[in-house]
Amino acid sequence: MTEWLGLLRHVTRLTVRADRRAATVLCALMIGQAGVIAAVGLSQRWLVDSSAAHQVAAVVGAVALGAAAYGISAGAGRVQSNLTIYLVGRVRMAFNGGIQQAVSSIPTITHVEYGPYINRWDRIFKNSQSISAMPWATLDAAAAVVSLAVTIGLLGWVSPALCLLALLAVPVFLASRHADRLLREARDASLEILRQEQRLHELCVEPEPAKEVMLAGSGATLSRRASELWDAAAARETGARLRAAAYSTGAWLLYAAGVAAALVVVADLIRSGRTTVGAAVMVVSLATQLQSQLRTVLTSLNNVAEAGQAVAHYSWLRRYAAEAARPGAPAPAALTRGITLHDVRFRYPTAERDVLHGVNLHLPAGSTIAVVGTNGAGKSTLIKLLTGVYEPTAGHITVDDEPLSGIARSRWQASLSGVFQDFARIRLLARETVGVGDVRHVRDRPTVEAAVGRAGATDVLAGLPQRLDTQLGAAFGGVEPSLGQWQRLALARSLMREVAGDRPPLCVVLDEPTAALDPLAEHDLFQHFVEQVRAATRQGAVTVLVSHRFTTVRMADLIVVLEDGRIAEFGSHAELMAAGRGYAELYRLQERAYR
Ligand SMILES: Nc1ncnc2c1ncn2[C@@H]1O[C@H](COP(=O)(O)OP(=O)(O)OP(=O)(O)O)[C@@H](O)[C@H]1O
Repeated sequence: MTEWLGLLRHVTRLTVRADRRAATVLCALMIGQAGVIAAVGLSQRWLVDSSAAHQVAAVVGAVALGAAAYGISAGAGRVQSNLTIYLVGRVRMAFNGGIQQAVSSIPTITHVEYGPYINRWDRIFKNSQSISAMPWATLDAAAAVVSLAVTIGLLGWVSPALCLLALLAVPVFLASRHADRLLREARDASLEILRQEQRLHELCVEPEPAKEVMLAGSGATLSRRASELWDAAAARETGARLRAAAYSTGAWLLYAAGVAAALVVVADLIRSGRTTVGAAVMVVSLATQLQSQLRTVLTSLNNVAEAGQAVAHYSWLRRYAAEAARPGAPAPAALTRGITLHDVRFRYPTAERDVLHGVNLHLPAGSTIAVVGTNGAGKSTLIKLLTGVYEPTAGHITVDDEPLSGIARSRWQASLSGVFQDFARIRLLARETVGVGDVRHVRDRPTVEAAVGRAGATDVLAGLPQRLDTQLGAAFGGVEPSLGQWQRLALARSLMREVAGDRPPLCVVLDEPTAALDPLAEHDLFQHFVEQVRAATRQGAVTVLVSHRFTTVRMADLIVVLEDGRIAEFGSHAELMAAGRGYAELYRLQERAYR
């Protein structure tokens, strides 16, 4: 309940901020609902009774009251629904923006890699419409409850026995709640299936996977699997809908029987002269209204419940973001000793075995360290731990003898730069593709050009028709660079912070930054790149390079050979060659291959 109130407060604040005047008018219209309904019922009773008594003035009064109530109800209803659509739309944009920001500012990656985490924040986005409508659904439910009470009061005025009609609202309410729960559970259970379905669909239509799918001739199979998943989700939802409809129908039939009994009671009252025909007309009108009021209450409560379903996920996201942000000390201004891994073990959240097994490693300040090893040895995982997107499951990492866990994640990450194996192809203007490496300088052409130059990507830029202003990405009507060209642009992006003259990075991570380049280009580029980060190196920065190309690796000061999550060899190129073990063997093998 506290969490629900917290979310309601947040959304109400967003609503008032979106348009205070519109929100006030909408509030007034909703509160006025109860009065209008009572006025309609009363005007009908007054009209029938006064016309039976031939009281012309009273008839005119009743007609005026009824017409005014109907007019206000119809006009206000239209304004109310338009205002609700307008306000909910604006609040939804602001709310989604906030969630997007929360998700993307979390400095770890578990929440975007694993299904159970993705389901949670995905659920918030899916429910954002009902969350944004929360204040109105709550107010609507409250107003409908008040008008329900007014209606029941008027029925009791005719005969207390008629109040029993209200009791029949209980089975209707319970059946509706059960029906909603059935539907929600069916939708929740299909979330993962629908994500898989969407992914299969994307495999067939997105340019990168579509090529492979086409060559393999697997498009039809994938589409069929996607359809099967869709059918399974749809069948689950249809089943839930049918069961829900059965519950609702049963409850409404019971209610209809109650209304029939009420009419019998009123007929008996008229026969015995204990009430007027006008009262009977009012009862018929109120009994019909009661039904629509009940529906309104149920719909509003359902909307509130739907929003409430995301409350736990919303609170989780806030807690998770706060924990992941890990407040702490600032990163050191420069490194003097270096970065050390002490008996570091790591296991991915859903894995059954460790990926790193007790790694002890010292990366001296100002050095360049190459990490080599077979596929799956744990090289990229090591990089993820150094960048703080994951934490060791056991052991720890120190930065100049201070535990990395004591440094605020965002501050540590602000002092890193680098390129990852699965670098992003950011399909924006070329200037932005590179410039987002340091958003404060994204419009600063000389800085972007300097970063491009330092990454050896000047020729890539020269080949673009509008140079920095060229739109990248064929899907957006722009130029589609080759994989190697994308990679050079990613390298340029990683150099933005340094070129912009901000504090040089403490650690530069290059996880196979040049895998898409030919061996000679990689060799030249890496040499060039290491020279470019010299300023940082002089400040003690550690450069960690993952590569399978031994001609590049040999340029590093130190080389780590990882084997199945353990350090198999460690030393300079000369030392490892002299040792004559696996590294030396592989180096000679590659050397012969390129000769
Ligand atoms: N997100 C993840 N969740 C679970 N397991 C993972 C995840 N990422 C990697 N792994 C597993 O961890 C192991 C090490 O992966 P890692 O990416 O570190 O290897 P690598 O040495 O960089 O390999 P490569 O040379 O192929 O890039 C592999 O067995 C891989 O299956």
